[in-house]
Amino acid sequence: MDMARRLPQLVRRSVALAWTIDRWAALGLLVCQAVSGAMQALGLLAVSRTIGALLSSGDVYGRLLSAWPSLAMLAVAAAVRALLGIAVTWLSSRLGPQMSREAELRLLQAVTEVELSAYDAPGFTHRKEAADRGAEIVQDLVTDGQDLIASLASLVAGAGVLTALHPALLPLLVLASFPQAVAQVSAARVRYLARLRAGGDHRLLSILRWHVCDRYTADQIRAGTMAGFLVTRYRHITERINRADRQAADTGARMSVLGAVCGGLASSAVWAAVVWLLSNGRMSVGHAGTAVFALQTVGTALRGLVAGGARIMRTGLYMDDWSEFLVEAGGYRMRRGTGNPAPPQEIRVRDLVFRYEEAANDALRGVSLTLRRGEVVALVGYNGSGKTTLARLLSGLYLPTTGSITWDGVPTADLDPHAMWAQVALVPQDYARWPLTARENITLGRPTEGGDADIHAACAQSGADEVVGELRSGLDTVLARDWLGGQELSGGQWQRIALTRAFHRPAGLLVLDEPTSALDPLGEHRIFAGLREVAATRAVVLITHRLTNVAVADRIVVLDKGSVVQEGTFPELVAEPGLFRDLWTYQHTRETHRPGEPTGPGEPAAPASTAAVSSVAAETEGA
Ligand SMILES: Nc1ncnc2c1ncn2[C@@H]1O[C@H](COP(=O)(O)OP(=O)(O)OP(=O)(O)O)[C@@H](O)[C@H]1O
Repeated sequence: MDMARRLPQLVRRSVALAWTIDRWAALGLLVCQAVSGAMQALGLLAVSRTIGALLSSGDVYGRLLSAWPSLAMLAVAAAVRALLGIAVTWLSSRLGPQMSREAELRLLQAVTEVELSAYDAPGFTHRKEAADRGAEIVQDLVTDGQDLIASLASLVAGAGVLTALHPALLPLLVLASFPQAVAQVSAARVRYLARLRAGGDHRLLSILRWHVCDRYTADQIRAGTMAGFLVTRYRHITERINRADRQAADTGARMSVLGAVCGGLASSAVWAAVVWLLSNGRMSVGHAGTAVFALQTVGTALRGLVAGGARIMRTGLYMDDWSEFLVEAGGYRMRRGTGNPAPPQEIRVRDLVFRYEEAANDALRGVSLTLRRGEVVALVGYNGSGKTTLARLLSGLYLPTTGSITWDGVPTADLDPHAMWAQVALVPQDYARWPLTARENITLGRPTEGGDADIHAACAQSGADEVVGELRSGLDTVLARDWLGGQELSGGQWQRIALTRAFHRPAGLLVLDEPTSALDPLGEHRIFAGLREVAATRAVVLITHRLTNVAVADRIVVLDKGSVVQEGTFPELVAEPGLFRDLWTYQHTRETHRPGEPTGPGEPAAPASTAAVSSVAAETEGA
């Protein structure tokens, strides 16, 4: 029932997709199949006439002469069908891959248009991966659909001819085919359900394969001696799938045998009917001969229809992953305003509460603060206190759950997101290492009017000038080892490139999330020494755990468990008791302690003597 209900919908869907891509090819395929079916009917009629003429009375030459026109018709029908078969293969192989590429493009488009929060929805990424496989397999719909339509055309042709030969033959054949058809549908259903149940396992396998083969996990798999563990896990899942597949194959085979036995018995009845019609003169020998061919044609077409239906159902299962994901992505589509912001003079946060999708607690609660152009604001706090989340909200990557964030008085939800992000330069903790040229890695596809001169200026600010200077083909070098002529960078060199991206972008808000975590002390010093200059035309948000560096900020906002617990300048915060002074004292003591002194957690930390704190504050201010 499921198959019968979904088949027309699947065929319609694949024809619709094919139609939007290449309507002539789609039309050509449908016409070819229809004409091929007509040729098959014509061929069967020609067979009937040929047999009739050959078995008639008269000399051999006379009989051959009278059989000649129908023989010619048979040959023409066969030749046209052969040519149509070639045309179908040609059109399918043109259309199929295009359909997959189109499906992939629609997927990419849908994914780039969803809110970032969609990725936090449980299973979103897995469903996206399944949709990806669905898009790849969409091309099979063309061949599966063609097989189905070809079988249908043969069935109609054979059935038409049989009815013309004798009205009783078709109902008899339908009765004879029924057990086989039921057996095949049941077997296909068993395999289909097994496949459906194993869907999760198949996805798991593909994720595991990706992680095991990826070069960025290759070192950890080796150093962590994980290969055996991962391969064993993979083998366990494969065994589970194999077990289910074997079971389905065995059950399917049992059903097919049962169907074949019943079908064989029923077919004997059809043949007996043909013999009976022949013996009492109700059917000519020529018609009986044609009936043999027509019965074979219809039988093969019925089997083809069921097998093709089962295949298209399986392909449809994958295609469902694709189309369901597109619907899901549509639900997460960004629906924001159309405001086109200038570089913001002031970003205001009021009573901000934010909770990630499906999270049990708020990541931010009751946060209020103001950022101004030309100002560096540092966010400080323990791991998980909400710094990155707040930075993402300030950049408009997320929208507040309650409360508001405004850019020069306009809520971020009312701004056009793409126009807004053109005003954001972001250096996240995990920056992308695009397998593109150094130039493209810096401009991100948005070169400025100054061209390479602007790139070199940004490189000088970030310290990437040394990195680019050592590249084989300068800015034209592809930053990926596996690519021809590519060159791989170290972690710190990549971070300099990520910083260059942000400095190069003419954006009004600069967000630096742990921007120097991989830099050497000299590189780090260079960034912070130049930060004031960078901030002259921007609002800068700086997140770092290295508290010596936050002295550069105009204001420091201290977060704890998603709330702002302190706000002030560096000297103010080191002078007043609170989380910042505790963190500072602990870090500073660790950095300046002599070996052997107790400093770790659980060991008595040095007391925060006001004198020590103020001396360090003065020292840092001086620096
Ligand atoms: N995508 C997410 N889905 C659900 N919860 C998240 C997500 N990202 C972060 N969180 C949770 O939100 C809280 C704040 O995380 P956030 O990354 O903002 O902290 P952070 O202060 O930047 O931490 P760190 O110093 O480690 O970078 C944490 O409790 C974290 O578990």
